[in-house]
Amino acid sequence: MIIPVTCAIIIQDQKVLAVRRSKSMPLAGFWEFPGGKIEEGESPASCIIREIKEELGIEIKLGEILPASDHAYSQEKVIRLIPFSAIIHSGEIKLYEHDQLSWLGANELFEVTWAPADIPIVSYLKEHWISIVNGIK
Ligand SMILES: Nc1nc2c([nH]c(=O)n2[C@@H]2O[C@H](COP(=O)(O)OP(=O)(O)OP(=O)(O)O)[C@@H](O)[C@H]2O)c(=O)[nH]1
Repeated sequence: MIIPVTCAIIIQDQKVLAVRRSKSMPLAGFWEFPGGKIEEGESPASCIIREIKEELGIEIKLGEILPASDHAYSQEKVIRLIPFSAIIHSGEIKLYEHDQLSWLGANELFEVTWAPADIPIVSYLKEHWISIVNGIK
């Protein structure tokens, strides 16, 4: 069974937000885009808005949905990571679950150790950087 997970590529001042998974989370120490599992009956868009509120305490405005990344962490754990571009609509970021954050520019994207499922998304982001970053206002 594939576990659908949404994540937000939050853009501000030509940089994107990466957050590090804390010790209490599986995959501790890996960097990711904030987000989480889609709940039963929830749409991907409602999921990402809810997760960002829970994890970062902010409201976001969604841009486009980007190509999903399927990754098998094990036979039982296969995730489908569905990214949305987004900007901050209101609020100030607080880390309720993660232990570090970093704003990364186009040439800094691979300076952190991404969770394996994120790597195709980060590569896509780098390749389409200008249109994604400027495509959201
Ligand atoms: N949110 C998020 N999860 C990711 C990313 N990359 C990645 O492999 N994952 C994996 O996708 C799963 C999402 O779980 P989560 O722990 O963030 O979601 P959640 O808050 O809904 O989980 P929970 O309520 O079961 O604790 C985890 O196994 C996590 O390691 C990413 O960029 N963002």
